[in-house]
Amino acid sequence: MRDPVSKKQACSLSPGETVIGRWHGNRYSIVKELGRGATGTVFLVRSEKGLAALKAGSDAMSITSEVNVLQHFSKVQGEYLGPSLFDVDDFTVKEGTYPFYVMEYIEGEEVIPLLRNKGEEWAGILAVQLLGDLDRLHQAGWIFGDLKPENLLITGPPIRVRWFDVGGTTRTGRAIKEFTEFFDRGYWGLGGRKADPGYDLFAVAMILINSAYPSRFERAGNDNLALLIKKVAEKPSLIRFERIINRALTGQYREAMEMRRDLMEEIGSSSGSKRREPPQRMPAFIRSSPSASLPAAPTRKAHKKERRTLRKRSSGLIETVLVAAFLLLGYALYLFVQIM
Ligand SMILES: Nc1ncnc2c1ncn2[C@@H]1O[C@H](COP(=O)(O)OP(=O)(O)OP(=O)(O)O)[C@@H](O)[C@H]1O
Repeated sequence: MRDPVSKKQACSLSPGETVIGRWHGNRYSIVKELGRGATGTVFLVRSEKGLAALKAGSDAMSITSEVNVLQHFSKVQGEYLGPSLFDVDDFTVKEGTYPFYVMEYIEGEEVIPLLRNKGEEWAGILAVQLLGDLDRLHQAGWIFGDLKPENLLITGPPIRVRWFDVGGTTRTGRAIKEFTEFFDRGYWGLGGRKADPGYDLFAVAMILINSAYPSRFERAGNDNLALLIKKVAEKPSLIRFERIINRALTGQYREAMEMRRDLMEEIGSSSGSKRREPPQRMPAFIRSSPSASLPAAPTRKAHKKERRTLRKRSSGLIETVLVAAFLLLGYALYLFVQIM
C-alpha cells in the first residue's frame, strides 16, 4: 500500500480508468470529471449499480466529515436531503492513496442558467421548495451553511431543487464551517457566523437577489442593508418579494416554514391578481403542500355548482309544501266525514 497523498494534491483520473475500493472491493470506471472543490474532485463513474458520483480528496478528515453529514441526512425524514451515500473507501493510484466516497449522481441543470431560460419568476418557486427541505434539515439539528446556487441542481420534470455539496453543513449552534461571501450575513455586516436557521434563510434571500443579478455585486459603504434593499427595488422580478427578503436579511424569520408561507402567499396572490389564473395552474409540488391552500377566485365550474345547489334547494321546498297541502286536505276530508 502507498502512503496517503499530500493534502494539496488534487485527484486526477482520466475517462476509462478504473479504481477499486481497497476495503469493499467495488469497481468504479471513470466516465468524466464533474468538477473540483476545496475538498476534492468529483467524477461521474459507472458502478455495478449504474451511474454514480465519486468524490476523492486528499484530506481524509474533510472526506470523513462530509460522509458523516451524508449519513445523517439519510436519517432525516424525506427523500430530498442531499444525495444518497453508496460507499466509503479508499483507492491507491501511482501518486498515493485517496480516501473517497460514492454518492447518488444528481443529473440536473444549474440554477442561474435555468432561471435565464425559464424566467426569473421561477426563483420564488424554487425558494419555496428549498425552504421546505431546509426546514427538515433544521428540525434535525443541522444548518446547511454554504448555501448558494453552485451547490444546487435542478432535476426533473417535475422540477425539483436538490443540493449536493454538504461540506459546509454544520451542527446548530456551532461556528459556520464554510461560506461564500455574497451569501454570508457576516460579510454584509447583518449578523454573525453562528449556525442558526436565520443563517440559511439569509442565504435564501441572497439566492433570490442573485437570480436577478447573475454577476452579483459587492458590499459598499456602511449601510449594506440599504444597498441590498435598493438592489431589490430596482428589479421588477424582486419587488414583490421585497418585504420577505427584508425580513430574511434582518433575521426576522425564526424558521424556514415562516418564510416559506410568506413566499407562497405572495406567489399565490400575484398569480391570482395578474393573470387571474386559478391556483390549480400552480406547479404540483406547491399544490401538494398542506399549507398551499391559496384563496381562489370563483371559477365557472364553481358558479355552475352553486346554481345546481340552489336549484336543488328550491325543488326541496316545493316538495315540502306539496306534502303539507296533501296532509291538510286529508285532515279536512276526515273532519268532513266525522261531521256528516
Ligand atoms: N452528487 C452529485 N451529482 C452530480 N454532480 C455533482 C455531485 N456532487 C458534485 N457534483 C459536481 O461536482 C462539482 C464539484 O463538487 P464539490 O461538491 O466537490 O465542490 P464545489 O461545490 O464546487 O466546491 P466546494 O466544496 O469548494 O464548495 C460540483 O460543482 C458539481 O457540478
